[in-house]
Amino acid sequence: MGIRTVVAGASGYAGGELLRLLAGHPEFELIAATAHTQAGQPVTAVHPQLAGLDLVFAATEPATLADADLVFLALPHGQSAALAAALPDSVKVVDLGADHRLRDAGAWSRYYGGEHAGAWTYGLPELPGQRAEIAAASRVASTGCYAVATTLALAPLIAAGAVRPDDVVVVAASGTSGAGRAAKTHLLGSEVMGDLSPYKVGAHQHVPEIKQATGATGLSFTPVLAPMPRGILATVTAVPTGDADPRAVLAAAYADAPFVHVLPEGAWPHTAATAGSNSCHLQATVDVDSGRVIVVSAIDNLGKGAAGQAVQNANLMVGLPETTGLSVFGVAP
Ligand SMILES: NC(=O)C1=CN([C@@H]2O[C@H](COP(=O)(O)OP(=O)(O)OC[C@H]3O[C@@H](n4cnc5c(N)ncnc54)[C@H](OP(=O)(O)O)[C@@H]3O)[C@@H](O)[C@H]2O)C=CC1
Ligand SMILES: CC(=O)N[C@@H](CCC(=O)OP(=O)(O)O)C(=O)O
Repeated sequence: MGIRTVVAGASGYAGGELLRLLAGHPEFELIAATAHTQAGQPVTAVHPQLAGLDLVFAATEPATLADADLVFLALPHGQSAALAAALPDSVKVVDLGADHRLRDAGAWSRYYGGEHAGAWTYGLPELPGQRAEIAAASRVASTGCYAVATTLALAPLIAAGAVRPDDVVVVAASGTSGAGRAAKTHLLGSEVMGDLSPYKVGAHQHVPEIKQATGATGLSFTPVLAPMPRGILATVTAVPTGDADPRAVLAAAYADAPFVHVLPEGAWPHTAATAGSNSCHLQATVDVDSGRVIVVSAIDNLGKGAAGQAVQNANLMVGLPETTGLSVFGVAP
């Protein structure tokens, strides 16, 4: 018998992608999928792409989750903490939401509001030392979608002292699934198609998460909603401290990371090439005019930005190779 696994919030976009990945996972055995308003509906009524998965959404209650070996929480921010607290320590939990990502309670209150539930092990295996921490943890907070794209581009450069941490500028475009299935008005095709729109300008909730994960001390972050279903393209610029080659720094940092690819010189990341994969594509150069370091990072927000990352973390938590059941290759076009 496999590792008994439950997905809570399985009727959402991240939850649906989790179900797809788990259906192809050799060790995780899906025993239940829960929902809120969709409880009682067949999974395929919400996720037609999963035709053949014969399961009905259960209600999201501790009793449904407590029987599992492994639980993924893909719930709205603020909904995970109470549910997780009701589960025995023997159940391993990966939270895709933000409830347990931040160590700084003040930053939590400023960006999310409400009471801070406390920090769990941060679920980004590619950060130095983090694989071992995740492998030893029974509770892991998976990363935010923009946060992972930005952190993978920036953290090694700050760690190596190659760029100043106090002057980082990020502009990042996201596909509409990043807003979740519930964000209907955001997703109206007639308004999103043919449009690029910035939002949460100067006040995005991933800023404290990126600072915590990278060591950046000054960060300007501007998200842009893009007319595509999936993908994040983050452009990160920073001031170099010397003449280190930023591409070489990134290539060295990720030499043993199966999901992070520093592209050949001259090739630039684009979102479609990562769709359906758990990969992050990176490229870096130095701007000939301003002298700033530029790093471009692409992910699938539902892959490395959400469900794929969560499965990668769960693999480590149960002692499997981190790549189990995950694809490094995208599905483009
Ligand atoms: N979309 C993305 O790219 C990413 C998402 N995440 C995180 O994953 C989590 C889920 O996001 P996403 O899938 O996009 O969101 P969706 O809005 O698509 O799905 C939300 C899920 O939570 C359920 N739900 C809604 N309200 C409640 C509630 N009060 N109590 C219990 N369950 C509830 C919904 O059930 P029902 O539909 O039945 O009402 C649905 O299953 C969020 O924390 C998000 O930040 C993380 C990284 C990236
Ligand atoms: C396009 C869009 O609206 N994206 C959302 C994604 C962030 C999110 O809530 O998810 P995580 O924090 O769990 O990654 C946003 O910018 O708020």
